[in-house]
Amino acid sequence: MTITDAHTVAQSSDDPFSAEILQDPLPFQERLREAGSVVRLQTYGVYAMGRYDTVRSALLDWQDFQSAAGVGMTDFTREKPWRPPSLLLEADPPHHDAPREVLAKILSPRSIRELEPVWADDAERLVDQLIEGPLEFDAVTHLAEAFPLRVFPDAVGLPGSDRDHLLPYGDHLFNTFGPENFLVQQGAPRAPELSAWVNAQCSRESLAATGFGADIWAATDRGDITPAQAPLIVRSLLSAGVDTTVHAIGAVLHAFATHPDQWRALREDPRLARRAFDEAIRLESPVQTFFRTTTRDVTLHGTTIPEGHKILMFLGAANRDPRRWERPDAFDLTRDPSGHVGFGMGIHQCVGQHVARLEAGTLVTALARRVKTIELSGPPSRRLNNTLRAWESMPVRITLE
Ligand code: HEM
Ligand SMILES: CCOc1cccc(C(=O)O)c1
Repeated sequence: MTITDAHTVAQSSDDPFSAEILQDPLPFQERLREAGSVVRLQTYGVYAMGRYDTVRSALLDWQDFQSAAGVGMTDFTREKPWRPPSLLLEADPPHHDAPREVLAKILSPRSIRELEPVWADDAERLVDQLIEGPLEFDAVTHLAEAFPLRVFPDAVGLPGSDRDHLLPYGDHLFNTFGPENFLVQQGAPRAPELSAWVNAQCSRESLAATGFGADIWAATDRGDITPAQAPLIVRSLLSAGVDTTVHAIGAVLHAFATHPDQWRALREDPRLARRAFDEAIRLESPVQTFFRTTTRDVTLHGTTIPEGHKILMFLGAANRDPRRWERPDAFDLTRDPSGHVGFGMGIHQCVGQHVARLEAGTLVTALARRVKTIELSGPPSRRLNNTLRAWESMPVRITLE
């Protein structure tokens, strides 16, 4: 319920991290956009923004809206973070500069170009194995989780065993950007063990001689980053690079399974795979929210946010803002989705987006070549998370060429 007083900032008594709103955030996001450019969430005493223009300008203004105090509800200037801060996500210039430059080069389209045939071949084999079995299956288990866990740890240079630890680690990490609610409490028991396992994968001797991890360590030999920074930058890949792509691929598959006309369009023109990925990211926003912290009193559209306050940016709400997008709730491959904030915007914009696009593109292309139709064969179920828009299961039925 939203109360607006002419002389004070708009207030909302909604709890966006409640099970009810996490299950279906769209009605809340509509209330948030309509309440104003900046709204105070009374439940947590933080500010929030859901309109595209305000979210975009806050993302671009890293000086006024910093990441170094943490991009979750925890304010690092007041409380100790549960894990050492990321040198990218939870840092601002100048400390952010070298780690970002090193990782941006390693994950650039040019650098990952050689992965395309490898991942395309892997996707073909995965789909070939899949269609030998029953043509009804859970797309989360057999596609959205299976493919990233097959190709990404290899690309980083992780040894084969225990890589499924990455999913619960990422799930808990993304929960910790929100309040210490039921979701954080559920993940807390395994967090120390999972965190220790992830940290152990980041040392130079743990990693293969080639791959993203080795490339990061090679940057220490050149003096571009220090040996102390290298493991944390490898940790960034393992933290950000798995659950995000799993649920992004889930979003693409759900979009196609519920829009048969768009699946036909893709099969007629495979080049649509890339646009389909970005349109699904816009529509579903697998990463729904991130916080910033004001570095001074900031006035936006007539509302002043005092220094040192947390602002919750609803990327998912911005990506469905009717002020920016026509028919915002439609999955439409004739639309140009560029400009969406599903990968963020500005200096922190997703440094792994090209990897994500390549993963999704190779898998969807392999599917489109073999699968004539794909549809839901039962109700899909959501996996609740404080930050991620995620699928627990997605029963589908396919027919073949
Ligand atoms: C579809 C999948 C993905 C989505 C939706 C996504 C989303 C995002 C978003 C919204 C941000 C901005 C965070 C902020 O502004 O505070 C971000 C940053 C980041 N992403 Fe991604 N991401 C995805 C895949 C990946 C992958 C595959 C990797 C690694 C290979 C990755 C690594 C990172 C890192 C390290 C940052 C921090 C960048 C910085 O602060 O300079 N992400 N991502
Ligand atoms: C997808 C947003 O980017 C992230 C998420 C979680 C952790 C990190 C990191 O840099 O450790 C980055």
